[in-house]
Amino acid sequence: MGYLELKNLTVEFSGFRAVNEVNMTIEKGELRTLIGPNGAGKTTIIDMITGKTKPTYGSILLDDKNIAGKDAYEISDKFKVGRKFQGPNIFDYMTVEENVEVALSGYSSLLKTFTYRRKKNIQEKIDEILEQINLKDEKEILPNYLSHGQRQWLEIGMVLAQNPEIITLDEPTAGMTADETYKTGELILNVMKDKTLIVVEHDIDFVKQISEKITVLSQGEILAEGSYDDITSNPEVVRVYLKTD
Ligand SMILES: Nc1ncnc2c1ncn2[C@@H]1O[C@H](COP(=O)(O)OP(=O)(O)OP(=O)(O)O)[C@@H](O)[C@H]1O
Repeated sequence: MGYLELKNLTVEFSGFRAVNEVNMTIEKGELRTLIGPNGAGKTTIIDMITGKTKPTYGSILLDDKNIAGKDAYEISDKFKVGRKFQGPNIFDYMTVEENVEVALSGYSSLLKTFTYRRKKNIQEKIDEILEQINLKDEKEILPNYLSHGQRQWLEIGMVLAQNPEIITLDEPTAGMTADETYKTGELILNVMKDKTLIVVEHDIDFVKQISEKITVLSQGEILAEGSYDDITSNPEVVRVYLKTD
């Protein structure tokens, strides 16, 4: 039995099956990468794990408890599944440091950030996260002054601050330079090594850098599963996804 098990996971949108009877087992502490062509169902699987989309049928067992169909708040709060969205979640009128602080103390305590002096242990935790995401020198500036890549790292820091057990990252390197992409890979490998990670990506060099086990999806179904070498030497995967002509 795995830590996170998808069993016959299926969702239909107005009769169209975006995800069709997907079975997947992810172990605790594993880093699983999902790849595949546009529209393969990768984001929709993340949406179901995180509660944004309710499956039509099938189950999502987390430590043997079925979380399929539960709402997003409960999945994040009680089951400790964190998500970095494709869109931005940063508060632009607060400094880098304050953004991490809000994520740390919970969004309901937004006000306290400005009305109380920071407790020492909170400051230590903020500094630890800023160090992990390479933004220590930028802590007092507003996020607008960060590069695109740095903003993505801040978002990763905000997910880390919530201390989830499982982290889902949907195209974490989208729009990044090659250097930022590589640094993001290092960050994921170093900082998140104790977490269970599900990463959706298109950048194949990045996939090579971070991947342990890869699941290839196509048209809502699993096409192949294996190491980077297994996947890149699989003729069907090459035909459906990797071939560039
Ligand atoms: N809420 C929705 N309503 C209707 N169709 C949807 C909805 N969400 C996703 N789809 C469809 O489901 C299919 C799978 O989409 P999904 O975003 O999961 O693909 P993906 O593999 O993540 O693709 P990409 O790599 O382009 O992000 C697509 O055909 C998409 O149009």
